[in-house]
Amino acid sequence: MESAAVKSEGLVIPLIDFSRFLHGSPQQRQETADAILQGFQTAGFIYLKGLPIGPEARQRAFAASAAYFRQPAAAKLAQGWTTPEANRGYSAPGREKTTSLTDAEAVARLRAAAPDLKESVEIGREGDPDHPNIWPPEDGEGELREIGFKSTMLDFHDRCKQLHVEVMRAIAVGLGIDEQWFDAYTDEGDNTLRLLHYPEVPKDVFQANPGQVRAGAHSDFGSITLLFQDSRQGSPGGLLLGGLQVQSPTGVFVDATPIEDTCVVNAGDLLARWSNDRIKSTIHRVVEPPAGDGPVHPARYSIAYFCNPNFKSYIKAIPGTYETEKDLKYQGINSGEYLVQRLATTY
Ligand SMILES: O=C(O)CCC(=O)C(=O)O
Ligand SMILES: [Fe+2]
Repeated sequence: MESAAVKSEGLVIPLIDFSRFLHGSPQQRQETADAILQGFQTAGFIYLKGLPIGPEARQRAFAASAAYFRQPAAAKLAQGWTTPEANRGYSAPGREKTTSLTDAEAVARLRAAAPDLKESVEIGREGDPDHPNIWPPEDGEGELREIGFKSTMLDFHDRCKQLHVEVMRAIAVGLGIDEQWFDAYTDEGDNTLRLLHYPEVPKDVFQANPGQVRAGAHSDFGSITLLFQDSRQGSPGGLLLGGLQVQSPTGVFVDATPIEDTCVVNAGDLLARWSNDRIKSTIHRVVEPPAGDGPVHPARYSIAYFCNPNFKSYIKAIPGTYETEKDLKYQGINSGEYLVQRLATTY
């Protein structure tokens, strides 16, 4: 039923057919939920196949993402990321430094030494009256309008929101609690869709600077992240580019190679905390991809969907993750406040 997508240095990341949870018999459903929970408890990462988000929706999103980043630099800067509270808009290369450091000064020093070679744009829940999304202008002519950038992203956001609901249900089934236990935390969809573009880069940049990465080592903040790696469109010649690495229990970074038509799902810090550390939030990064021909690495695109418990919800240990109050490792915390605090240190 299930196989390992990655198996190295004590890191085993399972490849799980999610259609067996969505459409399988009660037994297949339970087995799949168990495998998912097990993956989150050991590696903190899983690969899912058999997804309700099919290749077409995926390709549309990647094509629209590439078009977004083709806008002139000045246009993108005019749609710039503003505040941790809003967490929406464009970040130019070097703007964000993903790291596990929480001290703002240390992050600033690191950013100056080896800026991440990426640009990104964040799209939050549409319709939040306090924090409207920052859409590129679609008036007049132009590629973004033809592609229907906004409608494509809203559609993808919705599909990912639903997948978040379903993966959290699988975790609930795995934990043996009410299957709908998390629904009251996932229904708002306070999630962030992030489009990422790692521009093409001469290989000697990595030779000249041994610390150079495309995205620095970090863990994610929220509940889970749905990560879609390289589409064919994003990598010329149909080559799946790669570069994502996940830290093993022994501290070694292991390649999490892209697998066609799968989505990588990893647990974030807030889910680790919420589960009283039963679930792991594992450090990962993006490095120089495996070498192809020529002096330049092609551009890489990825799409990360950062899922969070509803911002207004209070997060204290999930039932079934502790025996008595004495076992609780963390105090309760408000979801939105926790995330804003974490974001404030990376930008
Ligand atoms: O681009 C990738 O494959 C990973 C991106 C990532 O880890 C993040 O944005 O948090
Ligand atoms: Fe990440």
